[in-house]
Amino acid sequence: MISSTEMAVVDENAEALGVPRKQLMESSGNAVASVVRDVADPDASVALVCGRGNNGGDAFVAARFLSEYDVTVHLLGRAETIATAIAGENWTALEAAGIDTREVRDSAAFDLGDPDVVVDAILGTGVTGALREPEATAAKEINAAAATVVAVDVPSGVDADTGEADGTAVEAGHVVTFHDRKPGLEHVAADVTVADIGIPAAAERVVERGDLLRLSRDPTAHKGDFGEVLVIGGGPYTGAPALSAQAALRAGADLAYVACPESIAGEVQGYSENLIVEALPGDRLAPSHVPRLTELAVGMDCVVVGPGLGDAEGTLEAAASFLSAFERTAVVDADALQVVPALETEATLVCTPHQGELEAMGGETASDPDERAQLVSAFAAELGVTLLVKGACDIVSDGERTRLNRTGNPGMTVGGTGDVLAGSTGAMACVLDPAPAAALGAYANGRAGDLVVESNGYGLVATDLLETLPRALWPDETDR
Ligand SMILES: NC(=O)C1=CN([C@@H]2O[C@H](COP(=O)(O)OP(=O)(O)OC[C@H]3O[C@@H](n4cnc5c(N)ncnc54)[C@H](O)[C@@H]3O)[C@@H](O)[C@H]2O)[C@H](O)CC1
Ligand SMILES: [K+]
Repeated sequence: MISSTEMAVVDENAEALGVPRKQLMESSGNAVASVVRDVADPDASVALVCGRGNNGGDAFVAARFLSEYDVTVHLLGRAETIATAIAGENWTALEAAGIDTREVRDSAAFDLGDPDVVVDAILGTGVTGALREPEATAAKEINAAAATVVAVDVPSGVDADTGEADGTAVEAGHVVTFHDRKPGLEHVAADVTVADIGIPAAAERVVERGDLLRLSRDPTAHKGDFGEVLVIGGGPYTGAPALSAQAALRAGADLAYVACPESIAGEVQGYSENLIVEALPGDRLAPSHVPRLTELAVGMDCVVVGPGLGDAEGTLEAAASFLSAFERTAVVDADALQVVPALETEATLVCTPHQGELEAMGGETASDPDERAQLVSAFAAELGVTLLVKGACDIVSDGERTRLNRTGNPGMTVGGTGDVLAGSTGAMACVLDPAPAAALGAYANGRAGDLVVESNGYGLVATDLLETLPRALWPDETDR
């Protein structure tokens, strides 16, 4: 089962992996034609009723595959208004091939005739709200006809996620859907065929730019809607918590706080006026700080625990004690990872170890990448956390789904890049579930590093990543 958001992610990831959408459309159209052949007599007439989006485009392709039938293609609207280039190209190919095409300029001009089979390609996953005209009239005529109806992807007017129809919807006997079942089809009384359209398995397994579609930014948003992140870190180190908190801001969080020992608070603040610094008495995190940390954490969407904390006994005790009483999402990094295996907590944890830290936590590793991914998945399930295991290929798993991230480069072995990753993952966790947050945190960090190396060559430092994180997460056309 796949939601429309997830489908859009997978579709864009396939494109990023070298399988363009037009190629998928060719497979979709072929699959539709094959179901039409299953239901149509050899001398049948087939009417394809097409909208101006890619759902219609699938049917333009299908028409090319159905030359043995008496085929008519009805386009709802003028050809100039076809919404996508790939659908437009497939329309032009139909006209060039001399196939019977008709443009329906208004609903009164729609004449379905009396076909044996209707292909409903008015709208697919792009539908919003009730069918407008001429789509609504076309749907009513399809429902009134005696024909066998084959719907492309979903019956037009039906929401692919919910199965609800906001007004008229096509009643189909057969549905050809693509790649995976859509939840809305559970509520539709039709035979459903799921067609493999050649989306590579890697489009689901590998984190790619399609995953960025998860980060829509509502134009009516208010301050705080994109999250407040608290970084608990520092003591022996000053840069790490500052890098994490700045990364959270660069990855879209609205406010970033750093709770750190007072001995370094001035330095942390000095790195950036964008941070809100809370000084804790002394020079190391200690159990006496836990009540104040718990108080600070109340208003936060995510807490990042670990950057630059060190592993003094009292520090680890404080980290464990804070996390055991915490009930929301925390990213755990660096020395704080050690406390996770013995921890009992209601919190949702995203842990970001490298190989060495993973092994120190009790996790196993292997040289074969698939085996390594399986071990990470099993360990995530055992701990009940989301693991982001850093490496040349990052592995992200919540024990149910495992993703691989391939962005990043050898320049990123420099100090501080892990602190940036923890912070950007914290920002992602404010707006996304833990597993996609970790996946996108890893993707963005590596992509930021790749952008730096592309323009400057090696010799990157962690602060360079802060500057390129926004471009990694919200690329413009030139970054693709
Ligand atoms: N990987 C894949 O999933 C593939 C899917 N394919 C097919 O593409 C459609 C989705 O295409 P898209 O262009 O995004 O949307 P639609 O064709 O469904 O419609 C967009 C079109 O419709 C207009 N519109 C929206 N709501 C209404 C309404 N209520 N009334 C009238 N018109 C409406 C909107 O303005 C747009 O212009 C998917 O279902 C598959 O069939 C591809 O084959 C590639 C692989
Ligand atoms: K449809």
